[in-house]
Amino acid sequence: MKQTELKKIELAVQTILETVGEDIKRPGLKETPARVARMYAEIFASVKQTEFTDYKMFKTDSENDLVIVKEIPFYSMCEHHLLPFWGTVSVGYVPKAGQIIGLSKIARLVDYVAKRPSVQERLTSQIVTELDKILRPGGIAVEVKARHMCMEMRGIQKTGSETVTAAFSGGLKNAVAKSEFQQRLAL
Ligand SMILES: Nc1nc2c(ncn2[C@@H]2O[C@H](COP(=O)(O)OP(=O)(O)OP(=O)(O)O)[C@@H](O)[C@H]2O)c(=O)[nH]1
Ligand SMILES: [Zn+2]
Repeated sequence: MKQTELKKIELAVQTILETVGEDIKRPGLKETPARVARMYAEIFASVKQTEFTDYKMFKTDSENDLVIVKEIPFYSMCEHHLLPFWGTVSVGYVPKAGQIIGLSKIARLVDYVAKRPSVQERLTSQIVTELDKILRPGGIAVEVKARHMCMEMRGIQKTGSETVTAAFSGGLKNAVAKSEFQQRLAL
């Protein structure tokens, strides 16, 4: 993010702090607006990225069934309140013609999708869409489990409730494949 953009966030944070009645000159808050600006640059790093390109494909000569990467941790920000929602993403895919993806790249893709304001349902389907572009025409299954700070520390204040979302594409859309994915996640 450019210095001018960081400065804009800094001023906005200053305004918020002043408006809620804080003394922005007190030592504990002196650096806070600049710190928050750097933090937003980090946690919203994907907003200005238009494409996920950081992946590698490999060719294997083995026949592989469903490949599952379970419980990749993620942190994102709810677009309604700008509070964190966080949890895990589990991804399943069926390699086509021996084409597999580097495992760490699935986790990088999760970060790419998470580092922006979002809602859990969209985060879930975006992971499917992005993986589909890379792995097409194999099937994709994604399950996301998350807790939402906007439901816990404010508003309805229900601590510990977990939201589970799922999205599927291609060969993993049919009921048998979906249930195999879900059964294997439960193991
Ligand atoms: N479906 C979905 N809803 C979300 C997500 N994150 C936050 N929300 C909901 O977005 C809704 C926003 O509702 P509003 O009535 O506009 O906002 P609000 O007055 O702050 O609502 P409360 O949270 O009920 O106090 C709330 O019901 C949140 O729980 C998400 O990832 N998915
Ligand atoms: Zn929210």
